[in-house]
This record gives sequence, C-alpha cells and structure tokens, in this order.
Amino acid sequence: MKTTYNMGQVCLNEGPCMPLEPGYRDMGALWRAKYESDKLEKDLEQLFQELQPLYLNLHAYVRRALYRYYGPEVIDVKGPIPAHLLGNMWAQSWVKILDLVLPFPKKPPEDITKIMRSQHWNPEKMFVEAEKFITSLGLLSTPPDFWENSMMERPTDGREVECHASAWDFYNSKDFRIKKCTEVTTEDLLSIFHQMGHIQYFMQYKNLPVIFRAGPNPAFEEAVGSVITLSAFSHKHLLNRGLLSRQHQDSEEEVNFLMGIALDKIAFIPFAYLIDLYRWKVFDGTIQKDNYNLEWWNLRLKYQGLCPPIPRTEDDFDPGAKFHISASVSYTRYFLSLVLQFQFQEALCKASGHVGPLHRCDIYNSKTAGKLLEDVLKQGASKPWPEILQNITGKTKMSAEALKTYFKPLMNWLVTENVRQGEILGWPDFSCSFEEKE
Ligand SMILES: O=C(CCC(O)(O)[C@H](Cc1ccccc1)NC(=O)c1ccccc1)N[C@@H](Cc1ccccc1)C(=O)O
Ligand SMILES: [Zn+2]
Repeated sequence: MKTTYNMGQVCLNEGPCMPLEPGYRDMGALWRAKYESDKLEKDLEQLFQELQPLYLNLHAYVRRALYRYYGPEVIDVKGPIPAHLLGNMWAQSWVKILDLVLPFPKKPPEDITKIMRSQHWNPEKMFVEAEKFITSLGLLSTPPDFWENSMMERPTDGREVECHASAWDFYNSKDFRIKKCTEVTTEDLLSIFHQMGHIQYFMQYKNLPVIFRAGPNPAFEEAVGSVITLSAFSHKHLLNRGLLSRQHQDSEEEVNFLMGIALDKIAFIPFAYLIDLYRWKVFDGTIQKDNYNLEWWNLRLKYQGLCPPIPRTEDDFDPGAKFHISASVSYTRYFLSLVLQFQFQEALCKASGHVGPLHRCDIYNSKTAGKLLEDVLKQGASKPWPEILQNITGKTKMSAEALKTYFKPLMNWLVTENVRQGEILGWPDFSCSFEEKE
C-alpha cells in the first residue's frame, strides 16, 4: 500500500505525469532547495575556488610552524597536517594554536579569556555585553522572558542536556530562548554574539506571517550574529570595552591580529564546504554505506589537507562526531555565511561612515548601520534572497571580494613569507601513511 501510495501519479492528456506527493529526489535536493538556485552547487564550487589561495597559503604557513615545533617525524612539509594538532576536535578552527603560529612572537596579543576572568565576567555578563552591542545599533533588546527562560549554563541538577549552542523561536512573537552551556572564554563570547544574532532575527520578523519567519535562506540567519562579531572583536572595540589595554597596533601586531581571525575564518572554509558535499553524496547514493568513513577522510584530505590522527577503518564512523551530522542540520549555511558576513560587514561599515581598512571597522553605536541591518531582518523570508542581499549591499550576487579585502594585509604577508620559505602550496605528498612517520 505504501509503495502504491508513494508511486501514485496523475497523468493528463499532455505533459508529464505528476506524483501525488511532489517528492524531492533525495534529502540533499530538499536541503539545496532552500537556496532557490538551480546553480547552487556551481556557485559554491566557484566561491570555494576563489578562496583556495587564502586557505593554501594559511595551510602551508601553519604546517611550517608545526614542523618547527613537532619535527620531521610528525610533519611532512609537502604533506597533509595531522588533524589532532590543530587545536579543535574537528580541525574546523585553528585559533587555539595561535601562540604556536604567531607571525611576530615578540608581540603576542593579550589573552581576552584571561582578562575576562580577571574582571570576574560570568555568563550573564557575556550575554549582557552582546545585548549592549546589538542595542547600540538601535536594534531590539530582548524581553524579560528571554532572561527567565533561556538556559545560559550547563544545569547542575544532573540533567543531561545537549550542550551544542542553539537559539529558539517559539513563534508566539514573545518567547525567544538560547540554550548554551556557557564557559567564560573568548570562544564562548563569540558564540553568544552568534546566538544573539539569531534572537535578533526572531524579534525583527516576529509580526510577519509564520511562513516568513526565517531568513531568506539559512545562510542569512547564520551571518547576522557572525557579522556583529567582526566588529565586536575588532581591536578598536575590545579596547573601547576595556578588554584590551594596549592603545594601538603596529603593523606587526596587526598581522598577528589578522592571523587570529584567519585561524577561525579561513581555516573553516574547506571544512564548511566539504560537510554537505559529503552528505549530498551519501543521500544520492554516490557514497555507499561500506565506504562512509573512507570517503569522509578522502574529502578531509582533498579539501582540508588533513590526515586522521591514527589509521581509520569502516568500524569507525567519524562524520558522526560532528554535531550537525548526528543532528541532521545542513552545513552549507555556514559556508555561505562566511562569504555573506564579510559582504554585510563591508556594507555596514560603509553605512557607519568607517574609513580605512575593513578589519579595523567597529560599527558599535552606529544607528545608520543598525537601520540597514534592521531593514534586512524585518523582511524575514518574505522576498527572494538576492533582492534582500541587494537591499544591504547593492548587489544581488554573493561575492568573496569583501572577505579577500578584509584579509589582504595578512595574505600579502603570508605569500611573502611562504615564498621566502620556498613552501609548496597544497599536499603533493598526499599519503597519510602512519608507518613512515613512526
Ligand atoms: O553550530 C554552530 C552554532 C549553532 C547554531 O546557532 O548555528 C545552531 C545550530 C543548530 C542547533 C540545533 C538545531 C538546529 C541548528 N542554529 C540555531 O540555533 C538556529 C538555526 C536556525 C535558525 C535559528 C537558530 N556553529 C557551527 C559553525 C560556526 C559558526 C560560527 C562560528 C564558528 C563555527 C559549528 O559550531 O560548527
Ligand atoms: Zn547559528
């Protein structure tokens, strides 16, 4: 009966027969449909190719630094990097090894986590700080219920909770919540800004028909909080908020600063790209069950230039160790958010009257920038995303130009440094053979 139901079709005198339930070919097709583009995969590939030079130069530079620290028996300067040396469970952000790869080690950046702790910050203060930034733009503040109903710390009553941070809209135009097991760290302050971006979107579109209470595509939802962190973590803003004490940055300190941001944002590019490349192939059957783990590490090698820490077999299922894969949350949204957040930042900085390098921009207190952002958020999913993108940036196309502009000073330094070291970009020694290195 189910098969009969699922295969049911209506055939008229002309035109193709129509299925009763206009089913998508597979889950990948359903996920991609949210971007309303018949050339999404081509556009993603093109953006990835455009960003490759940034990643390859960062990868080569970090590999050299790890070689200096761990030696030739661990690191092959023409090969992939062992994933467990990059300071993150998924090697998706390398910011934890900034001290190891700092371009100018004599000018280490101040440790914001240490400063937060010395100033006795607690999770609530971190949420208040994010709220202050957002309301300084003339955007909405959260209702009392938000502070009542959110879970801002891991419960101490023994309840086992899902600690991966998330923001929730209860679609009653007044109940909005964040669930996060907050620790007093820089990483968690960044994450709180990201979550508060989701909450601001919920509040801005709360009077729209429910069907429109979303971003025009999932990447817009992810970009809002992230664009705010670009200003909130600028040297200018951290100084203004008393989280840094050194007045200015000389050009070497500026390269160190940009390296810190690059270890988060540029390292993330191939990771964010490959997650759904992998899953689309699983959904459409290109990747079969008995190769799930092998194909995962093939993509991790091909796109991120990483090796697993130890040999892997099909008894392991490493993709499942990433929240979004076990929770079936699509990931293309984060790859596109990476491009969008810099396009948004460029537009908001221009609106705020910022002059000078993009990485020095802080839109804090700019009501003009806030208005530009508000006009986007208020529209929710009520218009096709190219139209909404045009409202804020003047263009209807996603472009990696703004991201490249932001990192230009670092790229100049990296290319010079890699040429000086005679680095090979990429990993022509592509084997992850473990015996050789022992
Ligand atoms: O997963 C997140 C943050 C969580 C979230 O805010 O994106 C969350 C993910 C989630 C959790 C449970 C169910 C569905 C999605 N998304 C939201 O809370 C959310 C999503 C859509 C609308 C409103 C809120 N970030 C990604 C990527 C990322 C983003 C930013 C910085 C670093 C890394 C990661 O950690 O790998
Ligand atoms: Zn998010």
